[in-house]
Amino acid sequence: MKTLSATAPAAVGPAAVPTLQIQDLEITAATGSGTTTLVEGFTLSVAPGEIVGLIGESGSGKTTIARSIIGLLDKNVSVSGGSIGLNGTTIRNADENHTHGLRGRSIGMVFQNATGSLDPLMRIGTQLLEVVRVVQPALKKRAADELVRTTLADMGFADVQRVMRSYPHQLSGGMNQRVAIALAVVNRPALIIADEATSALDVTTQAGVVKVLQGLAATGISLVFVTHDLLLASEICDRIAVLEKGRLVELDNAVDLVAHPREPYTKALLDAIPNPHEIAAAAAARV
Ligand SMILES: Nc1ncnc2c1ncn2[C@@H]1O[C@H](COP(=O)(O)OP(=O)(O)OP(=O)(O)O)[C@@H](O)[C@H]1O
Repeated sequence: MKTLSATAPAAVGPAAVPTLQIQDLEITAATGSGTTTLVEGFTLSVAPGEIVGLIGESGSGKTTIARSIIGLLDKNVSVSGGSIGLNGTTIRNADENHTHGLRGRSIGMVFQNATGSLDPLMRIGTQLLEVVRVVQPALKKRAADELVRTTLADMGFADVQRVMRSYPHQLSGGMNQRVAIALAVVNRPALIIADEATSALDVTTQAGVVKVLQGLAATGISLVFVTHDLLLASEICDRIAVLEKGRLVELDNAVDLVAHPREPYTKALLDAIPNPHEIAAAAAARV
């Protein structure tokens, strides 16, 4: 196995504090028959503005790691070892499994089913304003309104007014997904976790959402991009972490990982793609 890099890419500079620093993370679940280890010895850091993909087959622990960062683990699941740090401060370890109110403030999360995370009975504009009010209570109404409008425009909506007046059922799935991202980023968090955030979208809509996420990273927001889609990860991510049975088996920059996978497990993931030439071409196009 190659030496795993736990640090940010060289371009960021050695002095830069990583947005996210996961160190030797262990996550366990209490089950009827005892305790099961779901994640073991997982170490990863994400630099400001960096997009890191979490890849692995179903059940490899991607969602468990993503949820542990934001404190959304199931009741019977907990961080039992190691630590998670945000901007240089430990936010979670074996003694501390609470959220510290970071959700929506410092960390935003986007799930696969956006419509499920929206309130069906509330207009989009009201939902966004409410999220701003909770996190930034001192912000004046006019400034909050402006922040919501700017955020929706950043998500690629041309008619912001119409979107704000709409209820979720009046928008398409792709539009709701962009609204969900707007909800996650409206308070300008340091980190966004996107868990299969584009998986349910058609290719064209997916491309639009990916563009939005890349635009956010360009402003310095860090992104953990959870997906089973290695082709998509190779297009969007700076680095990719490959998980197998709760352990990190390979971590490399996206181009090298798909061009020269070192681990048999990564090779098998690549081999499972119908047209591996497509993935190599997509990765090469980013260089
Ligand atoms: N609450 C729980 N109790 C016990 N085991 C759990 C619990 N939640 C998840 N697991 C187990 O943890 C492992 C990792 O699951 P996880 O959902 O993180 O994988 P994943 O890589 O995100 O999979 P998928 O791509 O299918 O979403 C699986 O074996 C799963 O069965």
